[in-house]
Amino acid sequence: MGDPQTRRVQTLAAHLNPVQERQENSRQPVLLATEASTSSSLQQSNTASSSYERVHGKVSRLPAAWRNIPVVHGETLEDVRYEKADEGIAKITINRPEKRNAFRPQTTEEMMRCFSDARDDPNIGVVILTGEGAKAFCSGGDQSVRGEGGYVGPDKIPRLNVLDLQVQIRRLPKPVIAMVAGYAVGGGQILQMMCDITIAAENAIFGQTGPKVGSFDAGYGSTQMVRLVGQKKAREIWFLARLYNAQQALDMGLINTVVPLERLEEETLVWCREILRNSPTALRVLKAALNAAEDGQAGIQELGGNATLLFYQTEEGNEGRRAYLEKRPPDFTKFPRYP
Ligand SMILES: CC(C)(COP(=O)(O)OP(=O)(O)OC[C@H]1O[C@@H](n2cnc3c(N)ncnc32)[C@H](O)[C@@H]1OP(=O)(O)O)[C@@H](O)C(=O)NCCC(=O)NCCSC(=O)CCC(=O)c1ccccc1C(=O)O
Repeated sequence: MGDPQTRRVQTLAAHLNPVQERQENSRQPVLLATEASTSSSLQQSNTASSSYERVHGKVSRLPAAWRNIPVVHGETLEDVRYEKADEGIAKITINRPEKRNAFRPQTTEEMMRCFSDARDDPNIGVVILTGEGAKAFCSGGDQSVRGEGGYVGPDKIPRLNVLDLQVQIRRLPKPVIAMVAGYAVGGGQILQMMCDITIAAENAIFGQTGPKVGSFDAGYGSTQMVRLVGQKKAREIWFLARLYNAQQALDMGLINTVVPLERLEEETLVWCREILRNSPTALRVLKAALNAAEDGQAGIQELGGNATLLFYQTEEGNEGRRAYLEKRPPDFTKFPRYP
């Protein structure tokens, strides 16, 4: 470590070093000069580099090195493609383009398996949810398998299991980004809202079709929408069932940004990589806190779970456990009572 003076000099030197000199030792991808020239538009500015950029390097715009994961929890995926990049990103793609990526119970079940895997994988820090092709993110429930009481698979049991998927995305302790090209309508638009962030291509179209096909979502599909766009707009979206282009969706607060279709994944990866640089615990607790403000007891439970997780990592928490196992009274006197 060295004395404080040496450490200060080292810190200053790190700030002053040109970015390239630090690339070899960094796990984070760094923007190359040639890439920088293509990143002019959109939200990442190319102005003079900040001290943060000098220390951390610019965020890479290179494509991700995706690894396909065809089998999850022992079962082969059919309706969904699941990929991971070693830099810490998982991508879940609804793969039914011939149906505009409408989901049937099997699709939803496969998505839940992938989200569960991404949650448990300590190397994954952010998850992308998207649809195959440029025509649709997801067109909602597959109306051709809708029966009485829900959507029906080979087991003939009618299900609305997309509601479980919504909760899973909401509670996933890692950011989930919807990457939307084409239609995000019906239950697909609700999935988009459940994600923490939505990045839309210029061709994206959003809206509710439920009332037109005899369906509605009176859960998150209504409550989350009203929180995002306000009462008047939410009523307009549901009562008229119109469709809205990407710019309109941005203006009303349904999504975070609009990018050219050909740059959709590139831009989404930049957002992922920026997120990956940040403290996973900070992100985890922030997501729980942002949920808690809306989710009542369930939200407090999620936030409270994070408090316990952190407490279990402290000396004070472990003193209680150790004392129990050693069959002695715990000594909590050594721990401060902060004001
Ligand atoms: C999405 C469209 C606007 C796209 O239009 P276009 O590009 O012209 O393509 P099409 O030619 O219409 O479609 C191509 C092909 O795909 C089939 N298809 C598309 N969407 C669906 C679908 N949702 N179900 C079944 N099949 C679909 C279409 O029939 C064509 O097939 P061909 O064989 O070639 O004819 C347009 O396609 C469209 O409007 N689609 C319907 C959108 C819709 O109404 N979705 C259902 C809304 S209701 C819902 O999602 C509820 C879901 C749910 O489970 C739920 C229930 C209760 C509470 C909550 C939820 C929830 O949150 O989801």
